Amino acid sequence: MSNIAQIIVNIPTRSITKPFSYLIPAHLSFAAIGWRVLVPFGNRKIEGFIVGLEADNIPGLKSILDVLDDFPWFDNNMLETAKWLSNYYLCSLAEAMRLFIPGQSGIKTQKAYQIPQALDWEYTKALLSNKSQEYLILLAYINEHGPVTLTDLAKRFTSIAGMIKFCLQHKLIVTADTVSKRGKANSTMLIKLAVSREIAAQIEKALPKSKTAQRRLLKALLSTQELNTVELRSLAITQATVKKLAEQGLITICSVPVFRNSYAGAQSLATELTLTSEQRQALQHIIPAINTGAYTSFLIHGVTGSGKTQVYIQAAAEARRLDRQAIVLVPEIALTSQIVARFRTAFGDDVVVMHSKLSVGERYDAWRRLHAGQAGIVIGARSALFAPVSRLGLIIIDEEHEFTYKQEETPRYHAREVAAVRAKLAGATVLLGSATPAIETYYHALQGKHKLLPLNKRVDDIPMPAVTIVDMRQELAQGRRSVISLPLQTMLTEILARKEQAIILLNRRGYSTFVLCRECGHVLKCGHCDISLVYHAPTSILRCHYCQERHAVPDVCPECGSRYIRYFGAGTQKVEEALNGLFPLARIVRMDQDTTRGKLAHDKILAAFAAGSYDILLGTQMVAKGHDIPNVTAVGIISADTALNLPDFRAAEKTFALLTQAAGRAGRGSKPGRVVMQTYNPEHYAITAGAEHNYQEFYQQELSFRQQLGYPPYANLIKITVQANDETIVHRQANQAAAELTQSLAMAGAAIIGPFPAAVNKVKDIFRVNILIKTKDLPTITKQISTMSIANQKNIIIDIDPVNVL
Ligand SMILES: Nc1ncnc2c1ncn2[C@@H]1O[C@H](COP(=O)(O)OP(=O)(O)OP(=O)(O)O)[C@@H](O)[C@H]1O
Ligand SMILES: [Zn+2]
Ligand SMILES: [Zn+2]
Repeated sequence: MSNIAQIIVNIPTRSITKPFSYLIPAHLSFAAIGWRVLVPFGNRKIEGFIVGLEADNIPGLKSILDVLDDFPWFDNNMLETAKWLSNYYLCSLAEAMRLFIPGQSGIKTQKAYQIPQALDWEYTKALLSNKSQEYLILLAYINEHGPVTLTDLAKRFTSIAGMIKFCLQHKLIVTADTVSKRGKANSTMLIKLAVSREIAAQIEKALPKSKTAQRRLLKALLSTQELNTVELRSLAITQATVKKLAEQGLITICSVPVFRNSYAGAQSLATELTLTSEQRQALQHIIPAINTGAYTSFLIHGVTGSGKTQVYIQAAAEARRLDRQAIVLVPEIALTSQIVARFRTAFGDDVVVMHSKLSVGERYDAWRRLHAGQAGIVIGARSALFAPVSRLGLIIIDEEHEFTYKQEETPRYHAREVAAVRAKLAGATVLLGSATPAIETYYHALQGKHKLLPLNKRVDDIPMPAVTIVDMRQELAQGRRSVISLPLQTMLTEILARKEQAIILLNRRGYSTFVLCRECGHVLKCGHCDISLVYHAPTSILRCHYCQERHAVPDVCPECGSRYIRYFGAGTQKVEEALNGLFPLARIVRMDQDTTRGKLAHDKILAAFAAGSYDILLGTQMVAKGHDIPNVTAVGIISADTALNLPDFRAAEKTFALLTQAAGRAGRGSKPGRVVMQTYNPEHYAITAGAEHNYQEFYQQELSFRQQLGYPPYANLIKITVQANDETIVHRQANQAAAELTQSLAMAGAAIIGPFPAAVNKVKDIFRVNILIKTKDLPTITKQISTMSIANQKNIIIDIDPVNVL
């Protein structure tokens, strides 16, 4: 019998990574690996996870206090995934395990009071003889209900603080923590008799007169079959009474969960589709793979509007037919509603929706339904990857190139990597889908890591939209300074006249950080790194984030001598004004950070636009992706190259993906689509390939650029960020760290770049300095870093495979 548990305690300290041993008390003997428990730690009670068992008899161990769920939360695959996460991303095992628990804060402890075990009541009465009656009433209350929280007491007693102080001083009460789980399932308790009615009746009669509450409860149960929480309350029966009878084995308590459904409103569109031949071919590879029960990974490279969702649905149907569960990841909440509607049509209540805007309670319900096998498909943002599905058969990652799949806080995981790990452990199939796969993904597909399934045509042979590139330098030369070019204006005039709809994308990322000549389109770049220089407003200095070269901002363009140099950027409001000026009758709706705060606000705006309540949808990145609105025939892109000029080696990839996705919204119905792309770089390959919907061309160019500079997929990156509220300290620490890294990693073939200040080098008064490491041997390098002092410094962030290198 193993009665000692190895427990990972959930405390946010990277240095404590080893499990602690605790005794499993007899009444919790069922607790095994995977259970979430409550343990004493120092003078606190905290959450812990059982990760191992041992049989040794170690004297003096503390005991586990309680279990926190009524089932083991982790199965072996979840546990192994967590271990992998902690190894690969250098986070603590507890941090990795927390990903699997809904709600970040876990449990909440509250100070409470109880009567000490050996309280001498005679002495107490004597002590309180000259005090008010209230004292004894208070002690009696605590005695019956303890431990009781201060909040609870304050509701019942006036001037409670003074009484508590006195009682504590004289040791009439002691403190104890009560623990409540956050995100409790919305459940109702049901009480039933655990013994026959005859025995219950006998016991009821035999109970002493003083046990009125217990007798009341038994009597009630003898007359009705079961009692719920509301009925118990109306009988004035407390939890303590219920607990006492349960402990004596007279009654059983079961909790019946009441599940919330936040997407109950998402409408279902019942349609039966005949698959296109490309969809059918893709499924001819996917379905057998799901049936083998062995890990296989596919990349569905399907142009916009090629019907990837239908392939996902058929694949999920196959997994469900085999009674296995599916996880469907989508990049953003804004995209969730349409895909949910399609899955709901196909699978009804078997679908559970998860996203970060759900309340902790809603999330907990969803988790429990999946865990209990009451639902088989979970759709959500990256965190849905950690759903407690024990019969995992399929993981779908839609728009797999999206950067939202990377978590930008510890643990800094990428969903694509974790999906592969979970799927391998479970013998599941992975489906990655995108019109613009990440360079790394496509590269790996060509190398055989993913099987490549192309969908080259839109459904029904609908043509791809025709794209016009507008050279904004020409516009300026012709004296037009508006953010809306003439071709864009003309296109909008035409489609508005035909009562069709348009989407206008303003790519605002990197607002105002790069310097552009409006005359010739020249962007100031670093001479050594082929990367735009970043304008640092406080010091008015241009700086290369890769090699640290600095420049003063020139007065005239070094390329053409023009004085018309400016920091680039235009807000959505400004574009809205311009549109209003040109089209006073058009109904325009704006969708950006400012207008999409509330829960599901994206969906509301999109639904209204889809329903035809607006003519033009204007917004940032989020208007460009995922949705399928047949009456949208025109897409305008205000500044195609904003992202291109970020000092980020992925700038071209981001630009190409955004342009392709945005253009892909046009002409998905029976009417042909048109796109106008405004740019200062009409000959850049990201723009030209984007305009031609030519992924191959883009991929080839981009790959050779990556190869020349040794960026992913030819190497892995690690970003180390040093943070401090003092600029001198942060630089000194960063220099030390860089020196330490250089010394210990140089031999292992890693290149250290930096330190250089982060693009946003001060956030909330914290200065940030980055160091980049390039390596072809990530496992060795991370292992080495994990032994270095920087791995345990609170103010140093280690980001493996960063997507944001700024
Ligand atoms: N076999 C089919 N027959 C008819 N219509 C289909 C078929 N498959 C999909 N569709 C429809 O085609 C449209 C585009 O499909 P879907 O949204 O899945 O494309 P997608 O590949 O995900 O595009 P994007 O990458 O742009 O999001 C949808 O309206 C969908 O209902
Ligand atoms: Zn110029
Ligand atoms: Zn440089």
